[in-house]
Amino acid sequence: MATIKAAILGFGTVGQGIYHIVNEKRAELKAKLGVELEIAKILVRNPNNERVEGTAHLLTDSYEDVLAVEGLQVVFEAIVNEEPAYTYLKKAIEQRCHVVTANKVMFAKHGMELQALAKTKGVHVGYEATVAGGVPVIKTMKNILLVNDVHRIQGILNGTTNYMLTKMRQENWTYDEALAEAQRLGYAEADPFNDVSGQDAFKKLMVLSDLAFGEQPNWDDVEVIGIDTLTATDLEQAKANGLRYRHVAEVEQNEQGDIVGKVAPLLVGPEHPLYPIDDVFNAVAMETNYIGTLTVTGPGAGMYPTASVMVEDYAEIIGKRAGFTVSI
Ligand SMILES: NC(=O)C1=CN([C@@H]2O[C@H](COP(=O)(O)OP(=O)(O)OC[C@H]3O[C@@H](n4cnc5c(N)ncnc54)[C@H](OP(=O)(O)O)[C@@H]3O)[C@@H](O)[C@H]2O)C=CC1
Ligand SMILES: N[C@@H](CC=O)C(=O)O
Repeated sequence: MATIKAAILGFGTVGQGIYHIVNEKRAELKAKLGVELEIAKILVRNPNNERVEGTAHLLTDSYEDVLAVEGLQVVFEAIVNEEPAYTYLKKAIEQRCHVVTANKVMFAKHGMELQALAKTKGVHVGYEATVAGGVPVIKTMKNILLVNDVHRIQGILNGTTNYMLTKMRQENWTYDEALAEAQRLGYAEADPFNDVSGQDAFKKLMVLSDLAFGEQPNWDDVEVIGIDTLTATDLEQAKANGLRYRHVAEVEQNEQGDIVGKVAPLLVGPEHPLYPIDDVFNAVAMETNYIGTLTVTGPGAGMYPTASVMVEDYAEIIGKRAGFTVSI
C-alpha cells in the first residue's frame, strides 16, 4: 500500500495535535483513503526539545531538510506570523506539495495568492483551521457558495476572548487570571495581544471576506477594537443589567458593492443569537439569499479541535485525488 509522506511545521499546541491524531487515526485513515500517512519531519526552532516522546528523530530546524524528504507530498503548517510561513508554503507548493495551514496571520495576506499558485501546480491548499478552530465554517461556506450568495458574515471568531469574557462574568475572574488560563489551555496566540486587541479576529474575518466576496476591505478602513478596552465596571454593569459582552467581527457587501468590516465588543441581550455562545466557543452567522441566515458554532480554539480539521483537510485532499466526492 502507498505511503503519503508529510511534514509538520511547528510543534506547539496545534502541531502536536496533528501528530497525535495522525497516530491515533492511522488505521482508520488508511482504511478510508487507501493510503498510509507518515509524518516524516517536524520543523521547530529548537530541535533539542523533544516535546513528545519518540519524536526526537523527526525534529529539525532546517526547512531544507523538510523539502529534501524523498516523496514529500503534504506540508501541515502550524507556526506563527507571516514569515517565514509564507515563504515556506510557497516553496512547498512550488515543489508540488499539498499544504494545510492554521496560520491566519499569513493566510489573511497571502491566501489568495497561494491558492492561485497551487492551482497552477495541481495541488491543494487546506485552510479550515485558519478560522474558528474546530468549526467547519470554510467547508460550509464553500458549499453554500456553490448556489447562494453570502452578503453578510457576523460572528465570534476568537476563542480566547470569548473564554475570558465568560470566566470574568460567570466566575468573577480578573482579566489577568482569565488570560493566563486561556494561555495554559493552549487557546491563546503565542503573543496574546493578537487575541485581546482584536487582531486575530480581524485576520480571520479577512480570510472569510476573501472566500465570500473574492476580496477584502481596505485594512485601514476596518475599525478593530479589542476586549482590552473593556473595564471591570463595564462588565459588572452588563451583568447587573442581564446583558453580555461578545467580541463580534462582521463584514458585508453594501448596496454600493463596497466591502465593509468591523471588529468590536458588542453588548447583547437574551434575544440576540450570540448571547448563549459561552466559553471557548465561536459562532459564525452567514446571511445568504436562498437559505437565509445559517449559523455554525463550536470550539474556536484548542489542540484537538484545530488539529482535527487540519487532518480532515488532508483527508479531503487525498480523497479528491483518489476520486472520492469532496468539497475542497
Ligand atoms: N492554538 C490554537 O487553538 C490555534 C492556533 N492556530 C494557529 O496555529 C498556529 C500555531 O499555533 P500554536 O500551536 O497555538 O502555537 P505554539 O506557540 O504553541 O507553537 C508554535 C510552534 O511553531 C514553532 N515555530 C514558530 N516559529 C517558527 C519558525 N520560524 N521556524 C520553525 N518553527 C517555528 C515553535 O517552535 P519552538 O517550539 O521551537 O519555539 C512551536 O513549536 C498559529 O499560526 C496559530 O494562529 C489556529 C487555530 C487555533
Ligand atoms: N488564539 C486563537 C486560536 C484560534 O484561532 C483563538 O483564541 O481563537
